[in-house]
Amino acid sequence: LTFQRDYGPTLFAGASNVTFDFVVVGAGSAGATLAARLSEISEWNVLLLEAGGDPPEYTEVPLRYGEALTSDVDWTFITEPEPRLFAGLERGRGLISRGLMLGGSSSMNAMMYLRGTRRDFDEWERLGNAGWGFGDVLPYFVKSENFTGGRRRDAVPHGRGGPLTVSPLVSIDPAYSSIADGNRLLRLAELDDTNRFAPPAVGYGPMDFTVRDGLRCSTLKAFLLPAGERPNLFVAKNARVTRVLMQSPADGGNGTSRAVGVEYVAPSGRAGRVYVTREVILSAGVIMSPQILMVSGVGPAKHLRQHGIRVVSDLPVGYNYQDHVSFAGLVFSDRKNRSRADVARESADLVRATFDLVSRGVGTLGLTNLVSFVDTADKGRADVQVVYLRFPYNSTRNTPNGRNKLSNLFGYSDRVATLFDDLNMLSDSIHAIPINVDGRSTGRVALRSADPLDRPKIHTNYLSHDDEIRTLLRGIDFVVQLSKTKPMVDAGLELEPVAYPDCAAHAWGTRDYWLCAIRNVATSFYHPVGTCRMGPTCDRRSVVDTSLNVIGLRGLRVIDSSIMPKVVSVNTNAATIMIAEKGSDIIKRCYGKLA
Ligand SMILES: Cc1cc2nc3c(=O)[nH]c(=O)nc-3n(C[C@H](O)[C@H](O)[C@H](O)COP(=O)(O)OP(=O)(O)OC[C@H]3O[C@@H](n4cnc5c(N)ncnc54)[C@H](O)[C@@H]3O)c2cc1C
Repeated sequence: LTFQRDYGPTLFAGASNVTFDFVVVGAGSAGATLAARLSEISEWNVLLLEAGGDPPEYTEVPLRYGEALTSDVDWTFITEPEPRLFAGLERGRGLISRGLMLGGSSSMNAMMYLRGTRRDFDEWERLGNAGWGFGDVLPYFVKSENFTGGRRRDAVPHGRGGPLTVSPLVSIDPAYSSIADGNRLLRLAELDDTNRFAPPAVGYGPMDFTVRDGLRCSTLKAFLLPAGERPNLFVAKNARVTRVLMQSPADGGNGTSRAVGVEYVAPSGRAGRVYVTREVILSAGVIMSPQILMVSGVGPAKHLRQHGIRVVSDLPVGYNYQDHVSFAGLVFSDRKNRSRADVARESADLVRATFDLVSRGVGTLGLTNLVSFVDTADKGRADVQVVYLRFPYNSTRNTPNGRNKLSNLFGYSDRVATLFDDLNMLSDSIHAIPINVDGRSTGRVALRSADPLDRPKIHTNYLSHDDEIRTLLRGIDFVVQLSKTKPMVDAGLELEPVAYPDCAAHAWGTRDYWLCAIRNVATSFYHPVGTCRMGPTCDRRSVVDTSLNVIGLRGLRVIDSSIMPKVVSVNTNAATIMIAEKGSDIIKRCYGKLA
């Protein structure tokens, strides 16, 4: 997976002061999509600057998706400590993984393809974002997609022939039917298509994945590589943008400042500049887009002044950080109902069969591929998503960095990870992970210093409302109820009474125990968004307007997951790609290039 025409060496060799029509910063889910779409206009020269390089080969294999986390292709952001959270995580802080490579987080994510519900986007519209309601955005999901599955009972419009391949995966996990049957007994409907939106998707079913011929279909593969030969698309790897270059208004007074280019650092540490005739577009993701804005003088005036940064525009950059909080501490195993010899043999057989599928080009994540959307409080919509993740017997320590897989995935401290290793030494572990997809806490990304190479501070503020904790508790209760259903009991799958060291004062399974366990390991489910919030210009919470222009400036937009005014109630990759698809059309229309 190599992007052949790396413009980086030419740029770094001193071709300074070169000018492009557009510079896109960050080649992630949004940036790779956007740059490819903009370069469809042959008279536009588009430069895409990416801080990382090509993704390692193993990231192609869906089954190995967890390996990139905390590796050198992960930014591995660490949150600030928070009093009510993260007690069982490494150094008492949360882990926020983000891809540092072409394709960005789409090159390391779990590939689940879920778009969001009608309600999600109609809520964006209700918040003042005309043109972003469900009916407006649906065509962009369809435009991207090449769905390889067959016709389904649930009438969801799927795209055929778009660049992004979406495939149903084969699951050979023997727990699939027990969990599915258990869900049914808990009165959840079977969803033929988990992207169903009317009536809202409450139920359980198999997910679709951004997988092509058994391999990952990142935005690098879907959008950038096919555009790679275009003479007007320039992609520079290993170029880290440090700030946006601003030109003050000609009269030096009250006019509007304009973005005229960006400054970057090459791997040698040498700084360079490139300029634009039209626009700079930040697609550096939820943590770095706000950081680049702030070090460039666009952000909360008081905060910028505290760091000695000249204020170009006073905007609430970095606020409105939202995420989905998950609890990955519920583990099923059937060890009590099988001999150790059977455990080892059957687990090895399953792993072999899974790899066999992979080698035949049939993608599988090695997890059950099943998802539940549960309405735990009769809200008429799902407030909890549950995913089910299998770790085969004696595999949790089998990682390139030697750390436990849950430490790499969720930032667990060694003290906590050991509990799961010990269980996994006895049999396969199936983690049932409830995720609160109806949260309302907002956190903040703030500057640590004015140095653009410094890591920003992430204050997650997760679960700051008691009702969010209650939602997670109801999600945990759903899994507990699932464990009591006949199919799970018949399959011998029992919940393991994991004894968190900090929670010894509470009996396992009591409400106080779960509250303590949440405090230990509840953390991000990889969906932070919202730090450059889109909204009407009259709304003081907005950073970009509905055309994704940074408010009050010229020549500068943000187009990535950070613009979401409210996090969608599902995984965020598809919605981010939609934002880039729609964003590119907005730009083309703005310059009269949309047919
Ligand atoms: C481990 C993991 C699992 C996930 N699983 C799923 C899933 O199964 N399904 C799903 O829908 N979503 C999933 N997500 C979430 C989804 O992938 C993200 O929401 C989405 O990729 C965000 O896209 P983005 O374009 O905003 O940012 P990113 O894709 O993160 O792209 C930002 C890009 O900008 C680059 N960049 C940053 N700063 C600079 C700079 N200063 N200069 C140059 N380049 C820079 C980065 O290196 C990166 O390439 C997962 C995410 C992770 C991390």
